Amino acid sequence: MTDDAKPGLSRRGLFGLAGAGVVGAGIGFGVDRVLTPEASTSGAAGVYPFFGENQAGIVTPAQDRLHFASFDVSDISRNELQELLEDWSYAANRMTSGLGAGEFGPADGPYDSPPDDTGEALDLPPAGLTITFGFGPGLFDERFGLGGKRPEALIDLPHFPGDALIDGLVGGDLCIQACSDDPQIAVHAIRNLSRIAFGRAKLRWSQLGFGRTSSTTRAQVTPRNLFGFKDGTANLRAEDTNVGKEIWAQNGDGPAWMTGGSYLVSRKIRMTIETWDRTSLREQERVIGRNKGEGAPLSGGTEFTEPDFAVTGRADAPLIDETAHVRLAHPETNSGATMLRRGYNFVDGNDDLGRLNAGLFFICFQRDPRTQFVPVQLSLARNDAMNEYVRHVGSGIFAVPPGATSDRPIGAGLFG
Ligand SMILES: C=CC1=C(C)c2cc3[nH]c(cc4nc(cc5[nH]c(cc1n2)c(C)c5CCC(=O)O)C(CCC(=O)O)=C4C)c(C)c3C=C
Ligand SMILES: [Fe+2]
Repeated sequence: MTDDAKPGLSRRGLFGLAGAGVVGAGIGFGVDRVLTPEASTSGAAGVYPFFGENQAGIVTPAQDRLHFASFDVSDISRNELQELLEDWSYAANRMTSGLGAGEFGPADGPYDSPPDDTGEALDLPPAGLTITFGFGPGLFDERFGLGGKRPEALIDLPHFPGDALIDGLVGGDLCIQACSDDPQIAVHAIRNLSRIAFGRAKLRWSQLGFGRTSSTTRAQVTPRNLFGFKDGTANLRAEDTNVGKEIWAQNGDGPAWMTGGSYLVSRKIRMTIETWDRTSLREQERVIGRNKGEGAPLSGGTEFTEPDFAVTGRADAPLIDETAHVRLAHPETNSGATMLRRGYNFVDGNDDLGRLNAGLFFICFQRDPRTQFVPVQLSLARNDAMNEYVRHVGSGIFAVPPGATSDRPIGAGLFG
């Protein structure tokens, strides 16, 4: 992060100025440095532009670290909510470009005021930082006059069999997903956005994640989750021809303000890894439906071979068990439903019995959770052999609006 403040430009109202042509085209927020053609299309030098048709942090390559935060909006007006989203967009655009969160750097600006940036990212590159904003169902209640703007796809998630949700880990009016290859950068982003929101929105719950459990481009090696299995082999990826149709809300899908957006579902899933670690390799592979070494389906082939659920072995038993995770999650079992998974491992310390509070912070993006996440999760919740080793303790659903531009902050379409 560099400290090249742009005195003279105030954070609030910049969008208006840019829209009116007062700030030069492409310079909104004073971050001309990143709005070069290379940086805005290629993610060169670890920069994924904040501005764009769709938000970054979805189909852009999954980074190694996550800080996810859910917020409750305080007792503020509709205008103040709009200003918060402007201020967040301004800061997010700067931080993803490698700049400080505010006009002034952490070590300059008015000496008698708190600095505009907290400072821990000074001298660090953005390391692929993406900041992705989402709106929870609560934002569309009576407080801000947004009831008529709620997309039908932004459902209240149903109760799934076996759910053990903890109140404090569920829901939220707003969410921010910050991903980077440097944990300090992801934390810096959430910390500064929370600071900026002071008095307007308050953290409800948050989650740190390490070790991506998905690949979102073919160039990435498939990582492993805390069960030790490759995770993300059959994920939707940027190169897939159908990816856009599966994850972006299309014209006519719902309210126009969501076109080019997506729906994020998060599930905090505890994994009882101590029990798993005492389980035979045969049982572990039966539960997943793939082998542990290569990640190949138990029906045969190599990692990227499509599973064949019809193949049987001894005593005519299917090689991929009827209750195996990959069978129950596969599009073939779910009327073709797919999703883009973008989750992370977590370890939140340990309990009194000396067991790690470990698991997978599952995140997925899709065009419509009613036909994608929900039926797949229902099928898993009912029959997945993995249920013996996992427990869903947190949950969230958020409408992720299309990307911001230099004259339209995130969610601008909501207030039109
Ligand atoms: C509702 C969606 C899903 C939840 C929740 C979920 C939890 C979960 N998954 C693993 C480990 C693996 N999942 C794998 C594949 C896979 N999982 C889902 C969906 C959910 N998983 C899908 C759609 C798929 C792809 C199915 C397919 O098309 O074949 C795999 C296999 C490798 C891979 O393809 O990624 C593993 C391993 C854990 C540990 C977990 C909760 C803790
Ligand atoms: Fe899975």
